[in-house]
Amino acid sequence: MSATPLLELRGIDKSFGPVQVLRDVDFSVNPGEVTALVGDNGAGKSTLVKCVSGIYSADGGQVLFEGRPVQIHNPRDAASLGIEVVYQDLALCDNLDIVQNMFLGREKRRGLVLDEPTMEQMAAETLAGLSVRTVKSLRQHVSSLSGGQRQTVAIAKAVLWNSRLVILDEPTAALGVAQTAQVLELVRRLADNGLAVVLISHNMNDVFAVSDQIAMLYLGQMVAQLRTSDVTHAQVVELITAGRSGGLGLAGENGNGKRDTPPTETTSAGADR
Ligand SMILES: Nc1ncnc2c1ncn2[C@@H]1O[C@H](COP(=O)(O)OP(=O)(O)OP(=O)(O)O)[C@@H](O)[C@H]1O
Repeated sequence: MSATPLLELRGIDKSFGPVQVLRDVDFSVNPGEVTALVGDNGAGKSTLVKCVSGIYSADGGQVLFEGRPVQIHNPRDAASLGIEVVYQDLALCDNLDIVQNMFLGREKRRGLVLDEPTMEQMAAETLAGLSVRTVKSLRQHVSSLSGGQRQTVAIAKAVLWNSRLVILDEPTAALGVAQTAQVLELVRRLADNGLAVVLISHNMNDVFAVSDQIAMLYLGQMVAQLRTSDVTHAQVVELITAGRSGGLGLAGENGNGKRDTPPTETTSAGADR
């Protein structure tokens, strides 16, 4: 594991008018790891991700990428750093095939015509690199794919563009048991291939199955970021619903000395799993 996080947020604030939605948020993501971002409805997960992906500008705080301060003012800034977000609604076009979807807006051309063989080969290589073997033909319309396959294509699309950080927003929310397992395997594989992965999820089973770290937001504050192996399911639920661990004696608790209301119990990465 690299010592420098790929992405590090320090003291991020974000308000909408008089409503402060993110307050002094620290968050870090390592390459080769899955970092789950959890929190109750309205905790600020989407807003945080939108600050990282350039849809919103943070009002205050610092963003570091590979240890260097960067400015992310718009989605193009995020994309040029290799940050890709895969949204729950997938943003795939039903009437286009897999290759067309994966290259939508970034088509390869040879002269004036589309370079279909190159695109098809790149799509095939990307899917093979992720050990995806469930799609029969790359020329299948996306409308004919299952939910899990659609999610797979959406993730592969993000990977195709030399992404370094892939943020997955509830990737299993609409899936059954078998497809969830498939997608979680893929999520793990992304990290094993060296990417930094952020997994937003309400499903604690998914979070514990696949994450290396868990970052917990409560009412716009990061109450803790802990190694998954250092925390229990019940502790995470308590932290995201009450904003504290109730003195449960979390390993690595309260690492950065920030205390706030609700209490902040943030730590950087502890021991490896
Ligand atoms: N554009 C906006 N204008 C005003 N308030 C907003 C805006 N976007 C989000 N909020 C508020 O910010 C808070 C955090 O919302 P956000 O969508 O980031 O939470 P979340 O953790 O992603 O929730 P969920 O799990 O329900 O998607 C909520 O109270 C929400 O109403």
